[in-house]
Amino acid sequence: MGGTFDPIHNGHLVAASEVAQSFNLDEVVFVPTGKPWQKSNVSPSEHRYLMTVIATASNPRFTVSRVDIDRDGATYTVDTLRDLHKKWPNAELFFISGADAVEQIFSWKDVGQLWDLAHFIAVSRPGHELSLLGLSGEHVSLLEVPALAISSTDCRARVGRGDPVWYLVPDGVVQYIAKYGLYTEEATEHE
Ligand SMILES: Nc1ncnc2c1ncn2[C@@H]1O[C@H](COP(=O)(O)OP(=O)(O)OP(=O)(O)O)[C@@H](O)[C@H]1O
Ligand SMILES: O=C(O)c1ccc[n+]([C@@H]2O[C@H](COP(=O)([O-])O)[C@@H](O)[C@H]2O)c1
Repeated sequence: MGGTFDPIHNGHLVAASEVAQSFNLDEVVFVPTGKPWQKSNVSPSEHRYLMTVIATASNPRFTVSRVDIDRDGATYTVDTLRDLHKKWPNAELFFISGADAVEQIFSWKDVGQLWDLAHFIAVSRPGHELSLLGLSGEHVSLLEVPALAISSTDCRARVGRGDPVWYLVPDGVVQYIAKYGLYTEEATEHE
């Protein structure tokens, strides 16, 4: 599952858990983006990586990969999937995306090459219609998951306002955000 995870929240974790169960996956690899070229004002990748590690540590089927944060330049899924194939040459790869991300997929780099590299699983997300959008069912599957109306944008805004993010993100992530003062005006000024 690729994402900017700024911060990782329970919507990501529920989606990953549901896909792992429905598709009988051996492992879900969370891949935090290095430089997500379609997003601005993103927190430093090491913070996003560490929050992802903290959030996933207790689940034996969840792991985190550094391939995107260790690669120079903009993050493209075509490179992510090639790197994961190099690491696990015999694995069958699935790429988990929310309905909103799939809506944007035609703007991704080398989109035509993605289908040979992984099977895409689009999960439902409140506020977005879950549909194939003309994509082939051979390459993309749709899965309804429990609706959690949580976004990283909202979590950042809540922290900025001094509102709690308990139960929206895992407890360790709440504490990590507080420890490093992420998403406060002061932290944003120093990015
Ligand atoms: N609540 C959710 N339910 C289902 N899928 C989600 C949810 N939140 C995020 N996703 C999916 O997880 C992947 C990574 O999301 P990302 O890290 O960009 O989180 P986000 O909440 O969308 O962040 P932001 O608000 O900063 O754009 C994307 O494919 C996205 O569609
Ligand atoms: O390949 C691309 O051009 C591309 C463009 C935008 C997003 N993505 C991927 O989509 C995933 C979710 O991205 P984001 O920005 O919504 O967190 C993440 O793995 C990104 O690398 C990929």
